[in-house]
Amino acid sequence: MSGRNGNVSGSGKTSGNGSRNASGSASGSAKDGRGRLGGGKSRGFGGDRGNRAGDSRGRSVAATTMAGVPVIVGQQVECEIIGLTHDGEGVGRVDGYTLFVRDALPGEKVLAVVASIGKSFGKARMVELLGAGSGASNEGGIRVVPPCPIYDTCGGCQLQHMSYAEQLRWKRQHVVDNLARIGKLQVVGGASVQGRAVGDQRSFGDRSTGDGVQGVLVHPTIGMADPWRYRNKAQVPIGFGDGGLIGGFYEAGSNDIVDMDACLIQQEENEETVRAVKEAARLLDISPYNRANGKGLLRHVVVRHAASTGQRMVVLVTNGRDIPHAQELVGLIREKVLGVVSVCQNVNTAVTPVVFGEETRVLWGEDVIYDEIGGIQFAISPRSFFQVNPEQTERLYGKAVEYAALTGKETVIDAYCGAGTISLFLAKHADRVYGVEIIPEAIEDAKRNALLNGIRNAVFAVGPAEVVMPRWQAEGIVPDVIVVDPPRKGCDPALIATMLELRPERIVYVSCNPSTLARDLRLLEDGGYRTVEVQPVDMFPHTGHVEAVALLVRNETECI
Ligand SMILES: C[S@@+](CC[C@H](N)C(=O)[O-])C[C@H]1O[C@@H](n2cnc3c(N)ncnc32)[C@H](O)[C@@H]1O
Repeated sequence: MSGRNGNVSGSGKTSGNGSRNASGSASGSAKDGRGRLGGGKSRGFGGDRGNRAGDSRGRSVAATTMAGVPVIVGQQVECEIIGLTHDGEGVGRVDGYTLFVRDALPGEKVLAVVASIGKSFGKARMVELLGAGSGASNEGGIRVVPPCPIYDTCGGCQLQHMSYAEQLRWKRQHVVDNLARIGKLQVVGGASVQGRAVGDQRSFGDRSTGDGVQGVLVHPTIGMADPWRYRNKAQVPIGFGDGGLIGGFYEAGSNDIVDMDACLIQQEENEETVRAVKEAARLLDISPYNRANGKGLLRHVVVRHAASTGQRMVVLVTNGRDIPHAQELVGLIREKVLGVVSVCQNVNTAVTPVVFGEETRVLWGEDVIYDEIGGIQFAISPRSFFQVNPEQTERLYGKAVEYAALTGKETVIDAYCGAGTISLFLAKHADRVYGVEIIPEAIEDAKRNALLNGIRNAVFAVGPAEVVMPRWQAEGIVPDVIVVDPPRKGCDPALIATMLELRPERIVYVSCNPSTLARDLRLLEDGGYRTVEVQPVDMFPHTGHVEAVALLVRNETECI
């Protein structure tokens, strides 16, 4: 096979359950749109952690067989791919057993080698594409050649081998499936909505299911016209390689660092900055951090680029306070990095995968850089949470403001407000906005950003939203609209309970995890709210991350 479905030239193809290879490596070598797939360490086949047994010396080893499981580790199997997991793995079935097949896409028939097995599912790696299959979603040719040369090893992207139009369609479907399965919500349109052209933003008009039942309208995902080079922040682990200091990315499923100078989802300015910092560190013999023994100095290079102002920030995360030749290092960075206005150091001496330590100081220049989204300026400090895709952030926040339907008279609560980004968008259209966030530094940024923009009707409080909101309730604050933008685990149950007591007219729910969104929508529906519509927005093209914003109204409220 060739073309968009890949240049498959598999050797050693074994049909059915023929070849067994206990090491779990593919015996065939196959190429598809994303490069060689046979053998080697590729894209982290971490396996099902439940599937470990002890060997004769009590060491933990992965089981290769399991009672009741119809496949064994190393076995090659043919399977049809019927879906995609949130990690971008194809979902296949063999004799009723579920296999998550890395690199396989819905609608395809593949030959896969089983990498690990567990009681309820196993993991496998595609070694050969056998056919495009009969899946409807494959009609447009969903497999494409990933443009990134390191896609095979890098753990950063999961969907580059899928056409962008199909990624958008899949992200919407992922939302729909979660709303139906976990949220027990009726989605309007069903198959006919799926069949629409991806990116089609027409209104669906009729929101009933045809039998008079009101359903949730899930729009097509809002994608990017050019879904590359969008990230405004790079966080690069530094380590030791063949030639000395290297910095790039962690190989999928491992802690090994692969040196990298180009990443197609990063803004080019970030690539240049990282390259310049690595070169300067090599020149001055700054030691790279060794994760195995905790020695060495430079752990991470974190860089930001504010596209609206051209300003750049460099943060050197170090294993200790003293940086040898610190002034020369700063001098080289200033000389080589156009637009750099801030060089900071963050000290992290802990043995931890967490990037930042507690102490941050300015080595040269400003303590923040400035960016602008939707006409609002933001000061961004080294550790601020700031959305990484500015173009899509404006669309996401714009949708949140649209759903809030503000007239200028409303009281709004923005829970999980971070550095006050959504709050400040809302404040322009509301009487008063109350933002709450658990990280004190983020609230300092929020206050600073309000001042910077002359916004005086936004009030910010530090603390868990589930504790602060009841306090506000006791103080007599009555919100007309509540906006929530929680982390992946979703809203705290106590916060949902307070929202139901406060009974705002509208709730706008911004979510980065469709399954917790669906869970929380169910709780809100049971508490007297109706989910009117959901808009997925592609904040992270080529990755499995799915972002969406939902509008709920109090049951007695007229639908917009
Ligand atoms: C997805 S971010 C949203 C930030 C902000 N809305 C934005 O768009 O930049 C979630 C935020 O919730 C904060 N957070 C996590 N748990 C919290 C809690 N229990 N109460 C308040 N904020 C919390 C995190 O620190 C983070 O800033």
